[in-house]
Formats: sequence, structure tokens, C-alpha cells
Amino acid sequence: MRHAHTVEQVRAAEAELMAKLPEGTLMQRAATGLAVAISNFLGGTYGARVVLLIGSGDNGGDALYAGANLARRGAQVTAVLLSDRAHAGGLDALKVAGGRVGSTDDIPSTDVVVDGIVGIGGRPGLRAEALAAVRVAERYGVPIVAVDTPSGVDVDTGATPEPHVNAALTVTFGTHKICHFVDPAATACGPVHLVDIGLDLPSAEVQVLQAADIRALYPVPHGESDKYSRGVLGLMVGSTQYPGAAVIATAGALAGPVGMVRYVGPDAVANAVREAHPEVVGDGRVQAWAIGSGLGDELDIPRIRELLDADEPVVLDADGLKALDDSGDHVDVLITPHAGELSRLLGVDRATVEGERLKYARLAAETFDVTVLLKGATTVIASPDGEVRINTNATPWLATAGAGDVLAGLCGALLAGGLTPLDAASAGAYLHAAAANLASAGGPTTAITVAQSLPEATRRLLS
Ligand SMILES: NC(=O)C1=CN([C@@H]2O[C@H](COP(=O)(O)OP(=O)(O)OC[C@H]3O[C@@H](n4cnc5c(N)ncnc54)[C@H](OP(=O)(O)O)[C@@H]3O)[C@@H](O)[C@H]2O)[C@@H](O)CC1
Ligand SMILES: Nc1ncnc2c1ncn2[C@@H]1O[C@H](COP(=O)(O)OP(=O)(O)O)[C@@H](O)[C@H]1O
Ligand SMILES: [K+]
Repeated sequence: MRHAHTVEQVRAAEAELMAKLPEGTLMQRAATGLAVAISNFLGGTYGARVVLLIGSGDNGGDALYAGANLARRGAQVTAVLLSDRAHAGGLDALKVAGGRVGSTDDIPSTDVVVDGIVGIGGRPGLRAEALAAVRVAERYGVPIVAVDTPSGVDVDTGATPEPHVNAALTVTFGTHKICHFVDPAATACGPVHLVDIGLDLPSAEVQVLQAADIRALYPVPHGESDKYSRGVLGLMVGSTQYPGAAVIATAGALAGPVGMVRYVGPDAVANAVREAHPEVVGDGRVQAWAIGSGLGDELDIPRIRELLDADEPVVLDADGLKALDDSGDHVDVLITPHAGELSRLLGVDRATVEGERLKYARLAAETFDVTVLLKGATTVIASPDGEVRINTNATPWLATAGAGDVLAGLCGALLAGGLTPLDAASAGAYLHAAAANLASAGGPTTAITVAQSLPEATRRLLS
């Protein structure tokens, strides 16, 4: 599991550790890890040209000491000082190692720019001088390695309301920060490399589950299992308007851990479902529901509200979201909106939701007392008790019609298999993305192919 801590948590852990260590130890650890990462990024150090963009704080200090390290190993290192103040010890170390102070004119011919403008002490946005330097790097296509965080992003929310650095690599220290996982800032980080500096941290509200975590959650059948005890899922999805949604969601459900799937809907659609999936049966007792994908004209809000109020857990998707209200106990409900659907639920415009995905996923979880799975390039999952999980392993090829129906069916199956809404959402998002990676293999794919790749993705996870 990966953890993303807040700036406040990082500062507290840093203070505690610094009190026990000789002054400067943490910065040296950070700078050494940073220098190694930059050297690996460049594929070597000797003769490489490195420009450091230096702000007024310790983020610049990290960059200067890393620059000194690289200069000692034969790199030509130039610092561009963007503020009246620069970390004095770091600047001296750079000069002693043979580095020099230069200007933005050095940027076009360098191999890499190191963004030591601001880290966790920064406010969103870039001041004029910093912005001008970053623009030169962008204009000349020079890759930027960000120190701790890409300068200009909002570290604790992942929002990017102002201009910011777009990094080819981010090297962070001690723990991940929220901006490393939550879009749009996560995209601005590029790959994130974590350097251990020995911080002792409390539990984090934001987590990214890894394969081993999902494996531990997955409901694997055992010798005593039968099709009922494995869980039965009811599907209320698709319509004569969108029969494909029913077929696709059913494919997602059957590729989950359930023993049986029941389909409830118009005869013509039920026939289409059974033609594609003969194992599907009709109405009856279930352990969970997946409701809403492609319901179109079939949307029956009173019936959906009855099911939301009943004991069985529910995945509520797409059109079904129109039945959600903020009264009643919905802790066993998982909703799976994309940003547009979440914006309608909350009465906020879509761009605002996309700009602060973590905030609005959390707000919806709190307002409706549900677990929220907010779809997108990175998926944000927020539970009503404040826990947040981010899924980061998807491919943009997954942005294809019907992919959300597969996810709703799969999450329903995981709920029917006995997982909590938070765990069902986590395992669902992870496996959905893993299946998409198999289905796509770097090229176009379809929702049905993603569903068909789920068993193999699950097999690889469990083996
Ligand atoms: N914590 C840890 O465990 C460890 C931390 N370490 C490192 O320390 C970093 C944090 O350093 P930090 O506290 O000195 O803050 P930092 O990010 O350098 O900003 C400093 C100043 O920048 C300014 N400024 C603000 N916004 C701005 C903007 N938009 N554009 C331009 N300038 C802006 C503002 O000062 P002002 O100019 O307003 O007076 C602010 O005070 C951390 O990210 C990591 O790299 C590691 O060495 C070891 C372990
Ligand atoms: N840029 C992207 N990168 C990775 N995954 C994405 C991206 N955009 C969308 N997705 C994923 O693709 C799926 C699309 O679902 P959805 O928007 O509901 O489509 P539909 O309604 O057509 O089924 C979601 O799982 C979402 O997280
Ligand atoms: K930075």
C-alpha cells in the first residue's frame, strides 16, 4: 500500500526526526536520493548538463546539494536563482563542487532542468521569474525533474488552479503527498520516485492499494463454497434504448467473484443478455444490486429508492444516480459517477469538479452518506468515514464507451461477494484497469474486450 500524507503530517514527522539527528541530515539524505534519481534519469552523470531552478526555501536547498553531488561526479551544473534568498549551505556546496550561478540563457542547451522552486512550502502558482524560466524549458523541450512536488500545484488537494511545472519525473522524500496521486496534479508529476529519509509517519487518509492489497481483499471461493454462498448479484441495467449496456455490465459482473447473476429488465433486453450470457437467470433473491447503467427510459426512481433503502448493498451508476437523495442511510451504497455526473449530483459545474476531484468526491460521500468512486484517468474513491483510496493503474485507452458499465457490473459482483463498498470499489477499479491494460496492450480496445480480459487479470493477480 502506498500512503499520501498531508503537508502538516510531513512537517510534524520531519520535526520529530530532526530533533534526534545532527543538523542537515535529512536534507543530505533527500539530496543524495535526488542526485541518484537525476543521474539515472540522464543515464549517467559525467559530462551531463544540469540547470537548477532555485527558490528561496529548503526545496531549493535539496536541489543545490544534489547539484553539488552531480558536479562532483563530473556534471556541468548551473544554478538559476529565482529569489533574493537561496539556501546558503547548498549554494556554497555547489560552488565548492565546481558548479556556477547562471541565468535562464543556460536552459535551452541543458540536458535537464531541476525544479527546486518550491516544494511543500509553496502556494499554488508560479511567480513571474519562475514562470518565465519554466516556459523556456518547455519551449526548448528540456525535461524537468521536480524536487518533491512540481512547483505550482496545490500539494494537499491535487488541484492546479494556476500555472505549474509539468515534470518528466518527480523525486519525493519520506512519503508521497496527495498531489502525487490526485489529478490534475498527478499528471503534472510524471512518474514519482520515493526516497526514504526515515520519517516515522502516522496513518494516512489517502492511500493507493497495490496488487498484494487487492489480492488480500479478493473473495476467493473455497471447498465449501456454492453458487449462493459465493454471492448472487441482481442487475437492473440497460433498456430498449441502450440494450448494450445490459450486455456489457453483465459481462463485467460475470467476470467478478459471484456465483450467479440475475437480470431484471424488459424482455427484449433480457433476451439480448441471455443470448450473450446464457448463464444469467431472472428475478429472485440477491446479495447485492448493480443499478443504473444505460437505464434511459426505464429509469424507475421509486423502485430504485426501495432498493437503496433495503438491506442489500447497491452499486448505483449513470442514470440510476438520479434516484439518489441526501436523506436516509446509504452507507452500503457505492456510486460510480464520472465528473459530469458528480457535478450534476452536487450542483457544481464540471470543470470545478475536475479541478478538485478529491474535494468533491469527499463532499459527495459526506452529503449522500455513500462511498463514491469518481471515474477518470485516476480514480478517486471516498468513503463516508473520510477514508480515500486512489487508483492509478489505468490506461487512457480505457476511456471507451461502455467501460463504465463493465466497472459497475464488476463492483456489484464484488459487493455481492461480501466486500464493503470501499473494498469493492478499490478492487473493482484496480482489476478494471488491469484488464484494460491487458486488453489494450498499448492500442485501442473495447468495453467488451476489457470485460473479457477480467478473468485473466484476476488470475494474474491471484497467482
Ligand atoms: N519536510 C521534510 O521532511 C523535508 C523537507 N525537505 C525539503 O524541504 C522542502 C520544504 O521546504 P520549505 O519549508 O523551506 O518550503 P519550500 O517549498 O522550499 O518553499 C519555500 C518558500 O517559497 C516561497 N514560495 C511560496 N510559494 C511560492 C510560489 N508559488 N512561487 C515562488 N515562491 C514561493 C515562500 O517564501 P517567500 O518567498 O514567500 O518568502 C516559501 O516560504 C520540501 O518540499 C523538501 O524539498 C527535505 O530537504 C528534507 C525533508
Ligand atoms: N484518461 C483516462 N485514463 C484512464 N482511464 C480513464 C480515462 N478516462 C476515463 N477512464 C476510465 O474509463 C471508464 C469510462 O467510464 P464511463 O465514463 O462511465 O464511460 P461509459 O459511460 O461510456 O461506460 C472509467 O472507468 C474511467 O475511470
Ligand atoms: K519543486
